[in-house]
Amino acid sequence: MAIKRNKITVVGAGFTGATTALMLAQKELGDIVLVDIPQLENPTKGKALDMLESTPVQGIDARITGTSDYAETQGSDIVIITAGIARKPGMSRDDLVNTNAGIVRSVCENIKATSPDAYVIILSNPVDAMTYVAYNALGFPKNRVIGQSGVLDTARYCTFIAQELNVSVEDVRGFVLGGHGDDMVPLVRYSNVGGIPIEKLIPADRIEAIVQRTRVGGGEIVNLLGNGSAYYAPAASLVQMTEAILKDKKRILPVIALLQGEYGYDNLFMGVPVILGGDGIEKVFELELTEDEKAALEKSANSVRGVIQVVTGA
Ligand SMILES: NC(=O)C1=CN([C@@H]2O[C@H](COP(=O)(O)OP(=O)(O)OC[C@H]3O[C@@H](n4cnc5c(N)ncnc54)[C@H](O)[C@@H]3O)[C@@H](O)[C@H]2O)C=CC1
Ligand SMILES: O=C([O-])CC(=O)C(=O)O
Repeated sequence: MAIKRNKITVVGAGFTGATTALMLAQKELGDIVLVDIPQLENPTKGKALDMLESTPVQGIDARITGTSDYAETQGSDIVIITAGIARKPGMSRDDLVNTNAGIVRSVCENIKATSPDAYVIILSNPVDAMTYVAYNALGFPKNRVIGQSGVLDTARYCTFIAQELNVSVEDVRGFVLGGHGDDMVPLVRYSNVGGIPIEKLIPADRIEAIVQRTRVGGGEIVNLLGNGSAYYAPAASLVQMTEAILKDKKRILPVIALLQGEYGYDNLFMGVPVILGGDGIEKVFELELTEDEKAALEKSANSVRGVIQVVTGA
């Protein structure tokens, strides 16, 4: 059988969606279909064509198209959902819940009909709850419904650690557990630089400042931009997850997964470290946590539960 090119659909052609499409093309991860609402069909086609016309200059091979018609997304291997409204200064991600739940539901109905075998990555906020909404609307197995938060939160955390020590970001390792909100849990005990635990290198009060800055990292960008939220680092995070799946890399990355007993949580979507490979979420890692870490995770889980209750009406 002939080998086929990968097909990746990006729903939402705004800041994160368009940036993601370009970064996917730059890595030649597949052909890209950018989808937005019918009222924005021409601008969506225009963005896609503009990106396509950059490919000869960039020396990359990717077909990029824009549309509002899901027929063109038929048979996608990966669907990335960035559709929805973004917050502005003074808002929390949770303020977006009602609007975005409706958008994510309607997008998922279309995906279910046109790409029933796809791996679906959700970005729309509040993303833990939106991943739950997508899972229910899609009816896909849990390994194929994956939320993005931890890769981005960890990238921010590692950036701040590298800045603090004036070392390369390449040598910083760590990760962030829990919901994508201001009580997310950067795991200091599991963070190191070149194999050296950060607690041996950075004073406790500075580590605490880095943890706090990470927790509000999204808000820091929202306040600086003034009229929207982050998109370069979020897009890079989506691309890393997509690459892990399409190349069956079996990366260990923090993603939003359905927990069914892991960490003591049932039927909750939240950020945890997983193996991300050719079959999506292939395994959830359950780490031993201290009592303090457990309490911090419980606080974050309670916030996620509260938002999910808004969408379930419970
Ligand atoms: N989980 C995370 O780490 C992050 C989440 N986000 C979230 O991602 C979402 C998108 O952010 P941006 O791209 O900056 O917003 P944006 O406003 O630039 O783009 C959103 C796009 O979605 C489109 N859209 C709305 N309804 C749609 C529908 N039914 N079908 C298709 N497209 C539809 C809009 O027309 C718009 O073009 C927001 O909810 C934001 O909060 C953003 C960054 C990080
Ligand atoms: O802060 C926001 O609203 C967007 C987002 O989730 C992030 O950048 O972490």
